[in-house]
Amino acid sequence: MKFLHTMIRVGNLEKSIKFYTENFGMKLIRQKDYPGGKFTLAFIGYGDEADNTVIELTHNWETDSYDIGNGFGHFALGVEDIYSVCDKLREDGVIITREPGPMKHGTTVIAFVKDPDGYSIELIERK
Ligand SMILES: C[C@@H](O)C(=O)SC[C@H](NC(=O)CC[C@H](N)C(=O)O)C(=O)NCC(=O)O
Ligand code: NI
Repeated sequence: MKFLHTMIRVGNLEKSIKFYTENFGMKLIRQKDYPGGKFTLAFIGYGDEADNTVIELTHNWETDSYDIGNGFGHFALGVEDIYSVCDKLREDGVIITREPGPMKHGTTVIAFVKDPDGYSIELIERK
């Protein structure tokens, strides 16, 4: 078996693609409209789907926001220097909800930021 993607529903597809590509270096891998269902799928990530687990952004044309609730946790991205990454994200207006530092009850150095729809992204420092 293989982990292919995680899907999130987004209110503004262009805004989400811009957020993940410009702030986290992801690429838009493929995008397709489904007029019959009035939705568009966009797959983003760090490489092709044959070798990479990606994020599937679903945009329902008639829905511009979602109640994420408290069940969804986060995506996790590994970064080399979490402090400089967070400084740059802050400069670029990204919402940082948890400043970088060792996690509670542990030692892993993490931070949390929010994407345009309010989904949490965990940054984990990986030297
Ligand atoms: C290891 C890394 O991938 C993590 O996600 S650990 C982050 C840590 N998680 C929890 O505490 C899970 C239990 C919590 N009650 C929950 O349901 O989220 C976390 O969120 N730590 C917060 C912090 O500020 O360190
Ligand atoms: Ni995590």
